[in-house]
Amino acid sequence: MEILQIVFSPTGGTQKVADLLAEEWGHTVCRVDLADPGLDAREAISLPEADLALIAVPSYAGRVPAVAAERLGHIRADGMKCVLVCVYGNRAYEDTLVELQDRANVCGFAVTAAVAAIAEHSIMHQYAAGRPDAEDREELKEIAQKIKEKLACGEEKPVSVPGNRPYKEAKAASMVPAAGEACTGCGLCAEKCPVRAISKEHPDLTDETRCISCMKCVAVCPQKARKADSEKVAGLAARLKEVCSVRKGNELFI
Ligand SMILES: Cc1cc2nc3c(=O)[nH]c(=O)nc-3n(C[C@H](O)[C@H](O)[C@H](O)COP(=O)(O)O)c2cc1C
Repeated sequence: MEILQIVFSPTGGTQKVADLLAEEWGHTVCRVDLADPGLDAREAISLPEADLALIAVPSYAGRVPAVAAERLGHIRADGMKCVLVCVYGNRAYEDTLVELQDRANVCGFAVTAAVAAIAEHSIMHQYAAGRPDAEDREELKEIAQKIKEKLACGEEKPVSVPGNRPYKEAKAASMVPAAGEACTGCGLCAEKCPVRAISKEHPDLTDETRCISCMKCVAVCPQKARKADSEKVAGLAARLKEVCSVRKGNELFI
């Protein structure tokens, strides 16, 4: 099968899950990077021919990240079959899948299946650390096979995913990373920021009203000079310890 990947993955966890699923189905022929700020200039994104689209986003406070939702809205799918994937950091994904399903329908995708999967928490790395791990890979393999079977038999049963409408209220970003002394001003963070929140000339300046706390700048910094306020992160981690510490599995909705 020829796969088209449409992914928002600032720190790579969502992409890992998308690749694990896609490699069970066939060959990825095209990638649409929803974290690319250049997409905002495009009024409509028409897709190349493929047998299946895989749309993967992380859960941010139980919702589709707003910028990913907006860029997804530029896509015209013309009835292409798709699998939805929501990746979360072992707390909860709440209304992410239901929102993603609604948005995919508006684009004109025909949703065949949906998956909720786990990857390391990109702010509190102690939660779901190292995931997807070997156990996840096995689960995702099985999930991919079941989806393949549904596609092969041409079954068009509608997919029901968990979540509420109206969706829970989106939260503003609260963990804005800052540049420390090791910053050399190379500007890679500014170049890669999905929402252009960092000044190119002065990468130590971040527009807090634009930042979505996605941690892309932290992940790409060659000097490891950027980080979110460690006290704030520790406080959040303490509040979420109970809910985040019990291992959650990967789920299929078909
Ligand atoms: C701003 C923000 C909000 C998040 N909210 C949630 C959440 O509500 N529930 C959860 O389990 N994980 C949450 N996470 C963790 C991410 O969903 C998870 O780490 C995901 O793998 C990140 O995707 P990426 O590695 O592709 O960037 C959040 C992460 C960020 C950066």
